[in-house]
Amino acid sequence: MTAGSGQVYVVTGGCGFLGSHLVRMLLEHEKNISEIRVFDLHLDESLRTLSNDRVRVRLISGDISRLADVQEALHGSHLVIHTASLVDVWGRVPASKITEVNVTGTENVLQACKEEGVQYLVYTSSMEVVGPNIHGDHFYRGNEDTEYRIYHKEPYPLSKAKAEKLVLEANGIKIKGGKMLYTCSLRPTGIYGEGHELMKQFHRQGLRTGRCVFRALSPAIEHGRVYVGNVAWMHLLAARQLQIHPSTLGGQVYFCYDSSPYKSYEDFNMEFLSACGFKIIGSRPLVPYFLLYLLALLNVLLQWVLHGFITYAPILNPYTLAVASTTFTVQTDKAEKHFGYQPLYAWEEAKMRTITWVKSLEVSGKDLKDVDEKSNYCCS
Ligand SMILES: NC(=O)c1ccc[n+]([C@@H]2O[C@H](COP(=O)([O-])OP(=O)(O)OC[C@H]3O[C@@H](n4cnc5c(N)ncnc54)[C@H](O)[C@@H]3O)[C@@H](O)[C@H]2O)c1
Ligand SMILES: C[C@@H](CO)CCC[C@@H](C)[C@H]1CC[C@H]2[C@@H]3[C@H](O)C=C4C[C@@H](O)CC[C@]4(C)[C@H]3CC[C@]12C
Repeated sequence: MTAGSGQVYVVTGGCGFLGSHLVRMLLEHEKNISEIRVFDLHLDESLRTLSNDRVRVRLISGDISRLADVQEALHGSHLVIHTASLVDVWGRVPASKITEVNVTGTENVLQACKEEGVQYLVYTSSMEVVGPNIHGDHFYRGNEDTEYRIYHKEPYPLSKAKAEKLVLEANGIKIKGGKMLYTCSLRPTGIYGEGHELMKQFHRQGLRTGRCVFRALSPAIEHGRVYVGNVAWMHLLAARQLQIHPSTLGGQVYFCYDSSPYKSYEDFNMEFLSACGFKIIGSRPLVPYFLLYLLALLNVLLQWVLHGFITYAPILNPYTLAVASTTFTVQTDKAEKHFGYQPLYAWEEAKMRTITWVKSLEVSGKDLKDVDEKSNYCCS
């Protein structure tokens, strides 16, 4: 197929962690595309070089919260994968900004689909539209139909839930040209893999403490994490099958999962960090929960006091502590039944790829080397 004769996909947030994996996945595995439009606020120029004689990768700088930008990007396209979002559970950006990007941005995508006659939309939602809730109710091996007390207070999960609702409600609406819009929503659990910003932070923190990780969370609290390559793969399959079986996938939600083992957040991180010589100290939390909670509260207080001077947004706050301390694992085959999803990467391969990347941080990062040299012997 020569450039120009295939479909045009738009990937919003295509320069982000998931987005950039998705662009590469589409290039490698989706044969009917001739153009991928990578729409993002901050462009990653390296993606441009991925163009080949079959597919053109077009970088489009734009703001999802500006309808005109979105309309222009969607003009003449066939399908949108909407991953652009502000992912913030630390209070780094004001709640109003999160709503503007995550909710208004999604309204704009829907409006643009309608006005530009784009028939298919795959939305990247999050497990957070379900939970964990602030009551600490565990979601154990749940699926899309599992009953759960859904309660949102924090701006990020609230915005994702509102956006997902809009996306699902738009399924079946008439668009320009008289055709129908078909939408579906994928809900990844915590994503990991090459480029995961939070993993970089844990790695850097571990170097500062002499490759020691001090256990703060109970190992009995399980999280089901998912490899970024499999999240991208599931998006590709959903996009493909939404066009073939719109009445099956349209208006549906799917948890996004794979065969990664259920473990506590810290123990799961150790699957990769231990390959770099990191050790976890303690088989049980080293500090009692109430002390950790007080620390989390102190962080909120400091954030409030320092507001206007610096952005103080540490990893630990009452919300992240609640999420990390509540089991959230999914066990579902809905995506397999509806569109034949099977993880592309087995756990061993996902693990190996992530370890290779984490190790590369030490080779490339001079600052990390410095940290390492200073604290090399703390944990022996
Ligand atoms: N990281 C996770 O663990 C996780 C888990 C579940 C769901 N998700 C969802 O997956 C999607 C991708 O998340 P990610 O971890 O790759 O985040 P990310 O921050 O790496 O990527 C988001 C991208 O959106 C872009 N963006 C932000 N504001 C924008 C705006 N105003 N206009 C245009 N682009 C804008 C950013 O520049 C970034 O490239 C999000 O929708 C997120 O809610 C992430
Ligand atoms: C108390 C600390 C000791 O080491 C550990 C704190 C870990 C938390 C910062 C993270 C635990 C669970 C994470 C969330 C989860 O993986 C799913 C998410 C959904 C996604 O849509 C956005 C990111 C996140 C909320 C993710 C954020 C970080 C954690 C709360």
